[in-house]
Amino acid sequence: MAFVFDDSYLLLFLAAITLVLLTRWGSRSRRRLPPGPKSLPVFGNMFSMPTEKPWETFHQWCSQYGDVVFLDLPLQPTLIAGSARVALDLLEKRSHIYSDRVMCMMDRLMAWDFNFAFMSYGPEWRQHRRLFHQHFNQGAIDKYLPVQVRQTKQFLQRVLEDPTKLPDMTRLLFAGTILEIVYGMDIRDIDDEYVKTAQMAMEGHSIAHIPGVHWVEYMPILKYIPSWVPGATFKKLVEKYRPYTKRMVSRPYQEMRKAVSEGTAPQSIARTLITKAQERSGESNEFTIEDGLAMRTLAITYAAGADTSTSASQFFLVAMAMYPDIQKKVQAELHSLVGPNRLLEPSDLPDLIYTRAVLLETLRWKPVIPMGLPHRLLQDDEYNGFFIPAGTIVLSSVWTIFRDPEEYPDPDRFMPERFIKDGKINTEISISRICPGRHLAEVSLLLAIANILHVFDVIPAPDKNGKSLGTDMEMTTGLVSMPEGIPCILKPRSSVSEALIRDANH
Ligand code: HEM
Repeated sequence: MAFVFDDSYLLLFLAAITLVLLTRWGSRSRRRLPPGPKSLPVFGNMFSMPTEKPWETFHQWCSQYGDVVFLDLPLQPTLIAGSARVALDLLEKRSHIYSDRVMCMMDRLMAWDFNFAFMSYGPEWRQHRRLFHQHFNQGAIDKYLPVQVRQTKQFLQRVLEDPTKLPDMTRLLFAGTILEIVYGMDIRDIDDEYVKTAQMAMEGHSIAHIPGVHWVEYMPILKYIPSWVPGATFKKLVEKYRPYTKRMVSRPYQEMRKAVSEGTAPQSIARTLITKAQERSGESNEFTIEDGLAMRTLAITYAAGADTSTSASQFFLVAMAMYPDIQKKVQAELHSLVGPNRLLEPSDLPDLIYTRAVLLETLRWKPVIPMGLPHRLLQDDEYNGFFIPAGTIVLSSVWTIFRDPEEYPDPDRFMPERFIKDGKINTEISISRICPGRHLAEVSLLLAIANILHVFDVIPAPDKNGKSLGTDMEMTTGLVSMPEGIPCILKPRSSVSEALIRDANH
């Protein structure tokens, strides 16, 4: 039956919602919830939610209320873990009840329900994660090194030709690497149709995850309202972005299936998986359950890996432009390790100490995912005398955690030395303890940043008002945050460096 949206339905619906919310509010108010910003009856903190850089407001709430902050959002109680201790106690020590995810309504509406990173903690998620792990665990990723090296050399050459397009070039580097590994695609241009499609899909995904601002999350029934209804912004967003997500997931896999059947498929993970699926399905060549699993699992690789690595590399470039002394120290390490006459190879990476510390400090200084990925609590819990209701979304405020002055003195300052002790890397943190793409990301990023500083100097470019860089930068709002522009250029360090770049064959 089609949903009819007339006034009587609306009134009935609003009355029902109010009743449900009042009941929930009443029963919760009898338990001792963690502190948080003052909430209104029924609507809770709905109107306190920031739309711009929420992590900054979360940070402020954490300094005001402590490291466990509760946000009373209708149908979506939310807890902010504001210290490493709380994140560890809840997300790791009690991971059996805190590892669920929630697929938000905006994700479903934008066709992101294929994404195992947001699937419930259960057999379906496990199936996807297992398949992903088979191809990206530490032992499996060595075979992708030739792609990573080739893509890095291409990046250096592109930048030499045009040093002004760093945002596009960095994206091309990491998108190209992942798409070649996964689908064997040869991406030469940032205007490539697939990259543009995936970027639009990612933009939608990032907007969908700004916490607390899409009313359809509180009232799922709103999904039925037409987009012309005033205030139905979420619906317009859905209409804009959904087609891109659909194309991002299916197009490359379907094209690879055809190429495998015709015997023209390039070496890639997709070719391996499709060949296996076709061997099982035999002559019929029908799209099997295995194909579906492979298609969805591979589609997430670009979504999870391209923007995150691009963002980290861009923050790195801005940091180097702001901190020339640190840049010089990295260059000194690289020079003493490999000398001026060759580029860095993967076999050099384990010997990099200071350069690796710079990567870690970049990820701390401007965390790529400043609010972490939301975890969902499966059952009622007690923590430090506070009641945490089942269904609570837990966000680790990575931004706040990495700004803890006890752990990271002078936290706004870029200081790689904090990760070095007795000449060795000293840290518990890596890219993320449970990010299954971290091994690939570490190699891609380290190879890129080491080679960049080996042959280029990162020089600040004055902004459009003629001012030079300060020591901070603006960040974009979204699940994955990026610098607002990269106000620097890369200049070859010497004629020898220039020749090294030009002669690098790939
Ligand atoms: C700088 C680069 C990267 C950063 C900072 C990063 C960070 C993260 C974080 C914070 C999470 C969520 C962890 C949690 O549940 O709390 C995550 C999950 C994930 N990452 Fe990464 N990541 C990076 C690169 C990559 C790459 C290159 C890939 C793919 C090759 C990847 C694939 C994934 C996947 C599939 C998940 C979801 C795992 C699950 O829910 O089971 N990531 N990442």
